[in-house]
Amino acid sequence: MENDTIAAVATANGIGSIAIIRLSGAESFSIAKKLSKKENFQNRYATLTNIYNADGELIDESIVIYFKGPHSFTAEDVVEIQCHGGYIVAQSILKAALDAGARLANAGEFSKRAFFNGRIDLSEAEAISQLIEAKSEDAAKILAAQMKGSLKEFIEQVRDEIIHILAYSEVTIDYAEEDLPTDLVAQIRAKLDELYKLLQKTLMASQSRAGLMQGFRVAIIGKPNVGKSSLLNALLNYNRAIVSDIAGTTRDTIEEQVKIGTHLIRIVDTAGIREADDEIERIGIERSLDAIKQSDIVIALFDGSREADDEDSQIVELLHAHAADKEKIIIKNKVDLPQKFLLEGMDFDLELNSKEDVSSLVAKLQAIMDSSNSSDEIMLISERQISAVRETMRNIEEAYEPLESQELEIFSFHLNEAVKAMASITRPFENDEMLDKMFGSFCLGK
Ligand SMILES: Nc1nc2c(c(=O)[nH]1)N(C=O)[C@@H](CNc1ccc(C(=O)N[C@@H](CCC(=O)O)C(=O)O)cc1)CN2
Ligand SMILES: Nc1nc2c(ncn2[C@@H]2O[C@H](COP(=O)(O)OP(=O)(O)OP(=O)(O)O)[C@@H](O)[C@H]2O)c(=O)[nH]1
Ligand SMILES: [K+]
Ligand SMILES: [Mg+2]
Repeated sequence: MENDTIAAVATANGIGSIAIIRLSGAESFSIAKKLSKKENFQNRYATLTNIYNADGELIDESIVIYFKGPHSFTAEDVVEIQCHGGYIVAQSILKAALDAGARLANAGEFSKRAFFNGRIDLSEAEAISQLIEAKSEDAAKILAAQMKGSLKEFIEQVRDEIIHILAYSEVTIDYAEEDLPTDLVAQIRAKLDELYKLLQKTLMASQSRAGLMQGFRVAIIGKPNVGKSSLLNALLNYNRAIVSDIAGTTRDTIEEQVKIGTHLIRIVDTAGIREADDEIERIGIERSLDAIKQSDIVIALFDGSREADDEDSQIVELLHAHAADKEKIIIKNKVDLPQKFLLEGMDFDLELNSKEDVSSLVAKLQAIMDSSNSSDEIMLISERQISAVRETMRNIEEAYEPLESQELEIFSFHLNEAVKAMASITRPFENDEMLDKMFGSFCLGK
């Protein structure tokens, strides 16, 4: 049933001072009264009250807030029970709510109801879901704006523009047998060009900011013993990886999360890359190549205290082959030792002693990550949104030819499809399966 009353714990599971149980649906109010043995709750007031289980035993002293629909998060009757945190209390209250007739909510079901009741559109729902998982302050800012409708406004603007162009041409289909005047065709073409460029710019800005939104991935690569694990430890500020003077110490990739500036990033330390002696090392090296492919930023380390050899040249080749489209930071390490490294045509971005001070690298990483943000642009934040914009662009492309050849019905067909594709970002027509999948990826209680 779609209109039953749903319940979930909305806060993270674990020790914390306060937890919230959320109820939405027609029975919320009566369930709240039953759990508290109270006669009434004033709409949108915080009320301190005891909460009891089905046997009438005290569970907790809580704060209850009743939001009478439609003025609530879901636009239905909503009740929040703010109780003591930890593993037990919130679960006991949830169980009491289920005993009193609520059903356990599915992931994302509160947001889904807010969407179906028209309180938020799909672009706003996606923004809320991603805001919870934001990996940087910049990402959070963009998502907060989108939660308040920035993408919705952009879509309406594009949609209005296409409809305007359609109106231009359709006037002529209706009451003219003759062709569109050539100056009008030129005007429409110019408008299409402008629109197409705007969408392309948005698409490109979104792609270049993927790291910003998903959290940057940084891979540290180099031949054995250049100091990759030492560098990881220095960036993390603790001895996560084993460091030794034995080449081949790191046999598998090691992945850790660390905050640099306002960014939460994943750093991957890899097995040194060289001709492998054994099977395990060979697998480790394959993983290193994968780590490069999956990263946004590649840190390539070279040992300044040793003469350059074929293995160093191989690393350089590998950077060309597999990291051409990535941000790269090329580092000469061990500069505290007498220097012997020389490789023709090799330029270093930084010189380091990875056991001492890595602040210059931290600053460089931060600069790269900050530069991927240009905050005032519109951003597409999901594959769904990106493919809708691609579909819009494809239809605009296909409208050019019929415009030139004066096949105006085909021209309007494509522009109508473009409007539909654009509108699907905020309000898809059908496709329940897609909606189930999307809301199902949200947090429980969201
Ligand atoms: N306790 C609590 N904190 C929360 C939420 C919540 O649901 N409960 N939120 C949940 O994600 C966020 C806030 N978002 C919300 C958005 C709209 C409404 C709401 O009741 N809207 C009504 C009334 C509007 C008004 O009073 O101006 C409406 O739009 O009609 C509630 C929360 C973050 N903090
Ligand atoms: N003097 C000096 N020694 C360093 C520096 N960085 C690392 N080392 C030493 O170099 C050796 C190798 O360091 P690791 O961090 O294990 O090197 P790695 O690149 O992870 O090596 P593999 O995991 O074997 O590929 C260790 O003895 C480190 O103490 C540095 O900047 N200066
Ligand atoms: K080593
Ligand atoms: Mg290592």
